[in-house]
Amino acid sequence: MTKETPALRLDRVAKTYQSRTRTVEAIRELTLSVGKGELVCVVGPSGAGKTTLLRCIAGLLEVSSGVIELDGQPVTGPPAGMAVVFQEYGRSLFPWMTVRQNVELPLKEKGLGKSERKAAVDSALDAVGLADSGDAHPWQLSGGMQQRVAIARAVAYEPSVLIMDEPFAAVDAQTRADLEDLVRSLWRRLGVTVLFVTHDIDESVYLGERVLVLSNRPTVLMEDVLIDLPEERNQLTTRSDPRFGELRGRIWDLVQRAKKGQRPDSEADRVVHEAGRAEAV
Ligand SMILES: Nc1ncnc2c1ncn2[C@@H]1O[C@H](COP(=O)(O)OP(=O)(O)OP(=O)(O)O)[C@@H](O)[C@H]1O
Repeated sequence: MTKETPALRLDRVAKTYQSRTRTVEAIRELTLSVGKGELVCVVGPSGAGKTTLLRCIAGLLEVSSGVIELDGQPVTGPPAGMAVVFQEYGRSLFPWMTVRQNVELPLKEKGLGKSERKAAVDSALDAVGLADSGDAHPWQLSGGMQQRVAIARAVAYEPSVLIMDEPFAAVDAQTRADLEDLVRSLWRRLGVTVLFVTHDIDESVYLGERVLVLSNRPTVLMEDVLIDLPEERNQLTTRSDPRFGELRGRIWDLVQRAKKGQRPDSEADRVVHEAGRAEAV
């Protein structure tokens, strides 16, 4: 793959939920791309369509129009090279299986042999600091540890793209900070492409190289903000960097405006342009 081929590309993706009684236009038109090995965060007002977007990208939901490509291939169902970590770790781990068995399961489905699976599970558990908890069951672990199991399971799979949907929303602040640093260190070590949805603006600035701000529903891209902070991040020094404060202020302002229903200028330009074209026809 050339460097120019994005890991993930969305071209004019739209999604409308349609039932007999209700039509909900969740995503109006999203065009964006995520480069190979990038860590991109997504923020936006509640109900904007973030989970809908991730479910479309993960091939769990069909788009109404537009195209989603992973490594240049159209996504038509759950793609082989993708792993997803959701917020509800309690529901995503099997309670009757040990930690090791949970992490190993997708590797069996991937067809890896026994020794390869063991090596991958050992290495993933070690990477998330759970080398000693392999024989425990998920319900014997704290919330933060369970979420680390979910991350280990995703990492062991060696995905080309890792999708995370508010993965730390249900853990305490201290654990959350540790998990953020874990994601950054795994991302840097493994070179995986990460798309990370969060409600937390500070978290998006701390983690991301770019932050995509979504508009209110029906969702379009409000702005793509470059996070020009040093690659080496630290919970204390990065968060007290004046540039961190500026970026957080910028994104905060965009989200507030999105909440009030403001749309990007480019959308207004397009609507006028298309109306003009329709009149001319
Ligand atoms: N299965 C569904 N059928 C109909 N409408 C749906 C369905 N799932 C989601 N929606 C609607 O689509 C819109 C976007 O929902 P979505 O869950 O994607 O937003 P979100 O940005 O992830 O929200 P939050 O930040 O609160 O988690 C909402 O108006 C929601 O009610």
